[in-house]
Amino acid sequence: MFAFRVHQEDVSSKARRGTLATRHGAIETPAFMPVGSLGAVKGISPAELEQLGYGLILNNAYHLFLRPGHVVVQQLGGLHAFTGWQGAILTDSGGFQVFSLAKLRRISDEGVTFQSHLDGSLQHVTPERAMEIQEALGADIIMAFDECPALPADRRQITGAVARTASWARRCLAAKRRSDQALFGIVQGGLEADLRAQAARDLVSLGFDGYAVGGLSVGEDKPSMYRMLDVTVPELPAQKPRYLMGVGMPEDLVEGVARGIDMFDCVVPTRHGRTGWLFTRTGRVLIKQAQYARDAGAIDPECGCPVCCRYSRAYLHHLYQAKEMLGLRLNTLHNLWYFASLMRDIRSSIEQRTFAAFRQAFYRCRQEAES
Ligand SMILES: CNc1nc2cc3c(=O)[nH]c(N)nc3c(CCc3ccccc3)c2[nH]1
Repeated sequence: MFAFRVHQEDVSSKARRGTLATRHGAIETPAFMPVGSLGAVKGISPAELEQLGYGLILNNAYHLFLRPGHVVVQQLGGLHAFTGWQGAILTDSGGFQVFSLAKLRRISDEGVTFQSHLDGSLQHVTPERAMEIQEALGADIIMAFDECPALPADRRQITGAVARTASWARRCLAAKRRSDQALFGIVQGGLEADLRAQAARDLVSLGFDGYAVGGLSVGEDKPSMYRMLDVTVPELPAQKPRYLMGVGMPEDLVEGVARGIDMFDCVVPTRHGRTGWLFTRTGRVLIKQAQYARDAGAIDPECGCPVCCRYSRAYLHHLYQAKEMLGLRLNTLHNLWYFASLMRDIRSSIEQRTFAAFRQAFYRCRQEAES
């Protein structure tokens, strides 16, 4: 079963508190979802993700289709049995990855033909096949097969992508067989406000379990991204979840929540962790810098995470320099904790009607640190 309930709406913004009920547990929103494209959140085990408080993670149909194959996963009992993660899973349809990862690709109204980035084999994915793949993988929430145009794109290209995405969304709905998976539509439209509003209305008229704002966080400037949220969210039904794909940095989560977004995914906490960038309440720490070599302090003295309670910046600096894999794991754990606690703070500020004050304080302690 799948359900979404809005408990509370903020008075000073479009922020809202909700609960997403899935077959694999309930997730409090606004929520951040760690990305585990290839079936694992890099370097972090399901047990650690549970300890961090995450209840919903992302896998990627494109990657898992290419390897080990959706039929293999299905024969091994589906993603939950295969990966050992017993919380909720959302799989992306792969539309985005085909455009960002695959070599040689041809797109037509029928679907996409591309060469696997793994072995160069020719693959052909249609909306119907994208549904078949995601149904075999067995996630709790699956995404419609869409066309996410790379930016910058001219209005003609955006118009084409919107039309194809709408036609493919209809075909996904028609091809859906399982009744125990939620299907989200994806709004495209680039940075064309009128095309986005119309795309949202067209999707809503088809009727989905939730709606994703796609086609963003692909290189556009932040004000443009926020403006597209301002024109898209009002067209989406208040009682259905809204998912902003591929976003983002901590400030983007705060701004997205303020504009009515319930769900976020981004590789930032995990990828930044692996490149030595650590998040703190006053900004980011680049742990490989020499200034941390003798710093006995925690990454963030105000952070309560298992890493900050036990290890110094000097030790994490050493692990990074020594290319010890423990360093990548500890950096990732800390960042995932930071993102989880940011969302916990956001949720409780909405409950206490103090989200506006939280938003100001969030920026103030970053500004003070920079001054
Ligand atoms: C980083 N920025 C970013 N913008 C995106 C836009 C779209 C979009 O318009 N359509 C689809 N289908 N996906 C998108 C994604 C991928 C998100 C993802 C990655 C990995 C696993 C699960 C989910 C995006 N990611």
